[in-house]
Amino acid sequence: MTATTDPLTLWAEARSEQRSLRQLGRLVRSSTALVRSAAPRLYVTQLVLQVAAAGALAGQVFAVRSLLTGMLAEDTSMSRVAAPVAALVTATAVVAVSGSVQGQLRRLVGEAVSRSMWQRVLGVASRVDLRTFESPAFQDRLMRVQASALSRPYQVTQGLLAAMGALAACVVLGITLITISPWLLPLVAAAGIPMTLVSRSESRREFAFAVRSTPLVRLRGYFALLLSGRDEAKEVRAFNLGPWLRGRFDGLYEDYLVHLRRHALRLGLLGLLGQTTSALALGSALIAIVWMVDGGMLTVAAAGAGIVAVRFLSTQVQGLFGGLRSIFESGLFLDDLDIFLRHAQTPAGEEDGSTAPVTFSRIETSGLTFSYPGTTTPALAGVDITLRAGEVVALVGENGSGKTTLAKLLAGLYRPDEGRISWDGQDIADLSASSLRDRVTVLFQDFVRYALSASDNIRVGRITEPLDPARTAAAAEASGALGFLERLPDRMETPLSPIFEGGVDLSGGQWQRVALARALYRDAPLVILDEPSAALDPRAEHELFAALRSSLQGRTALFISHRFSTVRGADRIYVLDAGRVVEEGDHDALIARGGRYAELFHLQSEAYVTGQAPR
Ligand SMILES: Nc1ncnc2c1ncn2[C@@H]1O[C@H](COP(=O)(O)OP(=O)(O)OP(=O)(O)O)[C@@H](O)[C@H]1O
Repeated sequence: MTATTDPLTLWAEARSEQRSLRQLGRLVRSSTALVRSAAPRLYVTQLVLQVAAAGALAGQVFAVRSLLTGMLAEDTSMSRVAAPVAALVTATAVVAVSGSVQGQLRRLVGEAVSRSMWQRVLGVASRVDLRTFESPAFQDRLMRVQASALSRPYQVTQGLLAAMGALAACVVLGITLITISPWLLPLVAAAGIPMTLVSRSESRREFAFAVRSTPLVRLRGYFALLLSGRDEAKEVRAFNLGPWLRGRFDGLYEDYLVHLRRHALRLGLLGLLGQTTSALALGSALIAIVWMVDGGMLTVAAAGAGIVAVRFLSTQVQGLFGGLRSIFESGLFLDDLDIFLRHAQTPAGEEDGSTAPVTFSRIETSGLTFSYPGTTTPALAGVDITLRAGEVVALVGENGSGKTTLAKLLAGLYRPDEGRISWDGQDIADLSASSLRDRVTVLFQDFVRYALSASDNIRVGRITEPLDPARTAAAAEASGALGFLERLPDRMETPLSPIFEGGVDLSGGQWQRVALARALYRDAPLVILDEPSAALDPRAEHELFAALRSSLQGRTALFISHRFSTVRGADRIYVLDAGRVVEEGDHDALIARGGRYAELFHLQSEAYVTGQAPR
């Protein structure tokens, strides 16, 4: 397995090495705060039940002593033993009932804690900037957080509540034991020491294993997605990829299992060591009791009660260490979660900077340079373009020339490495990211097809505003989607996915019109359309561009297209090549220039006119 080397992981690992009982104290405090804030009432009820159960355990020990005293007395009678028997039955019932109620409560508290954690993690995952989001280190941590850290709060809760209950019982039973004989308590406490040491070692190993196996598990998850995803199903069958993908999946699973077996064996041996030593210590305590009875230091009744107390106490000590172990082990994962949550806060805050102007008269980029994380060749290398208010500007260029990247930077989704984008002279780096995005609408090539109603699919363009059916219909009308949406079984309220009852799927071109309606619904001064007509038929495409200016209603549009028939109507065209602008001008000027644009235009028109594919 390859170890993850991102600095935050290394930091977490280094910290895990330094962990000590003092840090366990910190973990217990933070876990308590976590549980108390997520479910305050349930937490208090749980505490009350735990105290009652601890008292009942002590009651059982005293009842056993009274019972034995009564039974061993020379004048044994039913009246002497009736009260202890009744007390024993009552105490046993209290312990049992409290245990089962606590079990249900723990479940509820655990879910409440998990929910609050999910809310925080999903908040970060949907807010973090794209550059961070796309990095492998972030994806690894996100995967780990989803796979482990999100179930860990539940485990912490269970561990904390179990430890608290066991601690209460230990204190009460410890006092009870001291009243029987002061020597018994240290013997029983010693039985817990090997378990503590083993627990620490186990939890460290568990965490290190999770860190090392994340990249493998993530890759395996990806193959599972390819094999089971709806979007992938067609191609997987058409190319008969199933056996090969399953082979890759199985191979990765096998690798993981090999490591898991080794890991489990080590943990098993460690557990065996801890349990054996604890059992030996406990055995010594029992031998000591027998020895004390023999020496006349203990009565037989007290010894009997002592044995019951030692038995109870050993169970509770194990429960206490088991609970602490859960907290300790999960604590490492919670630290991971903590780093994840902080990791996401490192980029400049969404709201930092001044508010973007409501509109603009000129947007300019100068020397815009950008490389994606982990790449060496810049996707943009010194791009200068200008967009004036009300213009329709086109970006053309071969695949990979940087058109979409430029669109993403203009939309404020990435910050440039060098150069600037200015709105009427003001650098957008000084504007708050959220307010800038509010002024821009983007229709991506790979827009999202929400499995929601048609009307929701459009209104997500500006979800912060209340639903306005007239506005939804107007946007659908402008994009040419209204006609077919109105004919759906439940019109605009029809779910656009067959995975839901009454839902339907749309054709590629129909989906594109819905996505265009979403972009127009947003009503932002800058509209960016990345290949808005790629899936449209020629008539629809012609209609779209013929109506584009009126649909835009004075807004500025930047569109990307490989179809020169649509590009020629733009006020200005920029030709990109390897991340640079190599030509600019309107269609006539670029044709007259006889450069790259003219070459690409002629190649395409030749293919249409002669019916032959360009050579
Ligand atoms: N998320 C990403 N991470 C890393 N590299 C990327 C990413 N997106 C794009 N690239 C790279 O950046 C370069 C420019 O890509 P971009 O998508 O901007 O091209 P494009 O001109 O829009 O291409 P197309 O016409 O194929 O849509 C390409 O070399 C591509 O491999």
